Amino acid sequence: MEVVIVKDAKAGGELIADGIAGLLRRKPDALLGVATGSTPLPIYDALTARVRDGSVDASRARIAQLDEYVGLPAGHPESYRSTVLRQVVEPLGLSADQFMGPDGSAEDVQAACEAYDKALAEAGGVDLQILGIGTDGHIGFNEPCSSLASRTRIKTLTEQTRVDNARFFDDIEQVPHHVITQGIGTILEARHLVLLATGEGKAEAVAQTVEGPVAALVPASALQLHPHATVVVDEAAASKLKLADYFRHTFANKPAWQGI
Ligand SMILES: N[C@@H]1[C@@H](O)[C@H](O)[C@@H](COP(=O)(O)O)O[C@@H]1O
Repeated sequence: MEVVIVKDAKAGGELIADGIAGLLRRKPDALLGVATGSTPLPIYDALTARVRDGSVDASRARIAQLDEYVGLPAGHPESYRSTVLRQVVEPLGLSADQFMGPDGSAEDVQAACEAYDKALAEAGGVDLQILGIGTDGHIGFNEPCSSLASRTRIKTLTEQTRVDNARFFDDIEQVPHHVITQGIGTILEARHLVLLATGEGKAEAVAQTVEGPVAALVPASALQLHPHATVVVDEAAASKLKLADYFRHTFANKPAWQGI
């Protein structure tokens, strides 16, 4: 696992956009897995700016959703489908047929989950998966004690996650209790995992993810099992890392051609 400590969220967004730009040069039709939440927005802003100034060609890129609320009416502005269309697909100038996600309004949720895992595999698998992290260490919507081998499935949100996400809704009662999320096993199949965490509120979860044991209690710690995982953190989110100086030294001395 590579840990990169950056000055702030904007620098994190630029660094990860560099990584995506490199991927798209090597593989123009790469499948990019995207997360929602506030944290990845600087990545999408940086990437969009490069597409608009012509330095990155994302016209053949494909976008895959990480998770979804269950039961929101189709087209609800806070469904993750709507959010990803608004924050990623449209700004990058892509069409809806370059985008895939699980169906959160399916009558048979289990079948929708299995269909999404199958669709991801048939699309050739995710090349680069962007991840955020919950305050409790969740990735996607894999709450603590999710199986490290889990596949895409329905989960029940913790009260803490509903409270954290209530800011996107008029009131907490509107935050669904159930979600569909790529499983941890599904996420680990992506070729490159890139987790961005910013702010003091993520410092404890980051420390446990990077320096704690691999444990279902901290779902993001599963990144330790992946051969190519990059954790990008700002100074505040890095504040509880014991090996912060080592991580700084390693990245400062990394040959630039290696990228993330
Ligand atoms: N399902 C999403 C996660 O993918 C995201 O990482 C998390 C943190 O969001 P934020 O980046 O806003 O803190 O929120 C939700 O739970």
